[in-house]
Amino acid sequence: MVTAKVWVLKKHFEGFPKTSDFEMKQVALANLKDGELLLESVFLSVDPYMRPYSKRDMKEGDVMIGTQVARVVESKNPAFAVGAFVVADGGWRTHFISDGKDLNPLPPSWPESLPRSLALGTLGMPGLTAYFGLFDVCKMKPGETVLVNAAAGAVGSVVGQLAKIGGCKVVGCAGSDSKVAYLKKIGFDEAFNYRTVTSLDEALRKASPHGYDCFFDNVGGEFASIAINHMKKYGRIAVCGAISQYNDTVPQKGPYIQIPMIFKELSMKGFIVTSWNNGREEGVKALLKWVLEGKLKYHEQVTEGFENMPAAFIGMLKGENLGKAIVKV
Ligand SMILES: NC(=O)C1=CN([C@@H]2O[C@H](COP(=O)(O)OP(=O)(O)OC[C@H]3O[C@@H](n4cnc5c(N)ncnc54)[C@H](OP(=O)(O)O)[C@@H]3O)[C@@H](O)[C@H]2O)C=CC1
Ligand SMILES: CCCCCC(=O)/C=C/[C@H]1[C@H](O)CC(=O)[C@@H]1CCCCCCC(=O)O
Repeated sequence: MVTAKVWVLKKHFEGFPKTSDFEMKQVALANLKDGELLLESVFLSVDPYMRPYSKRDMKEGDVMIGTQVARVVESKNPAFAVGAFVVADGGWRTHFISDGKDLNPLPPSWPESLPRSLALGTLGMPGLTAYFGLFDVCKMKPGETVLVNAAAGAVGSVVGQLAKIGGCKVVGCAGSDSKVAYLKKIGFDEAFNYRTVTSLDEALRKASPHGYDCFFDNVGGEFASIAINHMKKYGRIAVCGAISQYNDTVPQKGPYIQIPMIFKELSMKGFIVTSWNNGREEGVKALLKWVLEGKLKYHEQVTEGFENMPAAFIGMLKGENLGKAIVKV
């Protein structure tokens, strides 16, 4: 019999999550029935959505939601061979039983040069968010200027590089000087540290005096309120995330956006990447090609040890990650 370790939400987060809000438990798994398979997590993802979705969808005592790259260790399902790797929504668990539904197999031809954890980052949900958000939501065109915040993270770092691949000027901001240096290294035309600039307004103007055609917003809040005034006429804003608001106990108030929206005839669209599930294969194929060509660089912040899941999650929310935050079991 296999005993799984799982992390549960012990106490709903109040403000910023704390390690004491989580509890690790041991769960004995039953023997497999026909059609089932036993999966062992190899890499787990910690993502910003876990903060707002925990409030919306979870109750205390539930296993934390999340995705992993897992290996099939036992199978009574002919569609999944022992040793195969899948992306699963198994939650924060070392082992779990699946009926084979809703698993995304990694292709057996996964390039040996690439870590399988990329299926949780640049070649997974965050990479696809950048791809569809930029091409479909922002409708980015060559020669335009693109702004992205949380630019050194999983989604933002792909957004900036895809904008360069697409022939745009790209401006990014991030929360440390070393992240800014990384953005320059991977091809951003302009980058600044939003925590240390004396004025966000001036930093945005200096980086692109004529404004921005596309704004890929991962952060929301004050940054978005200022950035909207720097949009060009007919600019497009992809509202991808609002991480600056996820830990608020009291909702932030305006400034309000109607006046610049009207004067500049802006388009602003919120989106959830799962709406493009039908395009997943096409998106991953394009991203993989650019990675293999060396046009799309990746960095992963790997935390070792399943016991460190809460620390990795909290660290990511604090901005300790460069690129995709991953936990290696
Ligand atoms: N709509 C969709 O379908 C999806 C939306 N998202 C959203 O995209 C955004 C980025 O996600 P992801 O790339 O996975 O995460 P990241 O890898 O970018 O990690 C989160 C980063 O957010 C930054 N951050 C944290 N707090 C603040 C703050 N108060 N102000 C500004 N920046 C902050 C930190 O970087 P720094 O050091 O720069 O502050 C941190 O590293 C999130 O808002 C997420 O919810 C993600 C996937 C799908
Ligand atoms: C105001 C909240 C904004 C959150 C934006 C965000 O980060 C969305 C992420 C989703 C992404 O588009 C696709 C996903 O897989 C993320 C959501 C996953 C939710 C899983 C919930 C599963 C469960 O409740 O068991």
